[in-house]
Amino acid sequence: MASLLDEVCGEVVERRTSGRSRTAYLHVNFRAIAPLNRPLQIEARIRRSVGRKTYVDATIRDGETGLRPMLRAST
Ligand SMILES: CCCCCCCCCCCCCC(=O)SCCNC(=O)CCNC(=O)[C@H](O)C(C)(C)COP(=O)(O)OP(=O)(O)OC[C@H]1O[C@@H](n2cnc3c(N)ncnc32)[C@H](O)[C@@H]1OP(=O)(O)O
Repeated sequence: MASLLDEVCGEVVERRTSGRSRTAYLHVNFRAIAPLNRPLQIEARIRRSVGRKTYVDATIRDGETGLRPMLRAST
């Protein structure tokens, strides 16, 4: 799950900024158990950019209910 969040955050940065990027830190809150064999909904958005640094927030929710996030990440 953490790798998935890292990947999605990295992809958002790759798409929204010029040049290559790499993760400096990844903070993940595991707030609820993620279900197996169910679709997941993953959202990532850029919180702010300062110079060459980009801060990203991401969540994973149950893809069917879309209810409160099971995981939250910031990079
Ligand atoms: C269709 C399109 C598809 C595209 C698909 C694309 C998919 C992409 C998917 C991608 C998936 C992506 C998955 C992956 O990416 S996977 C790769 C995982 N990441 C790495 O391997 C990074 C390894 N580390 C480094 O390269 C260096 O340590 C970095 C570059 C991070 C820093 O370098 P360095 O150590 O030489 O430091 P600096 O002197 O240049 O410092 C620069 C600034 O950064 C600040 N700082 C440093 N460390 C941290 C930290 N831990 N937390 C907070 N801040 C930190 C530092 O204070 C300074 O701030 P300021 O003083 O300037 O304010």
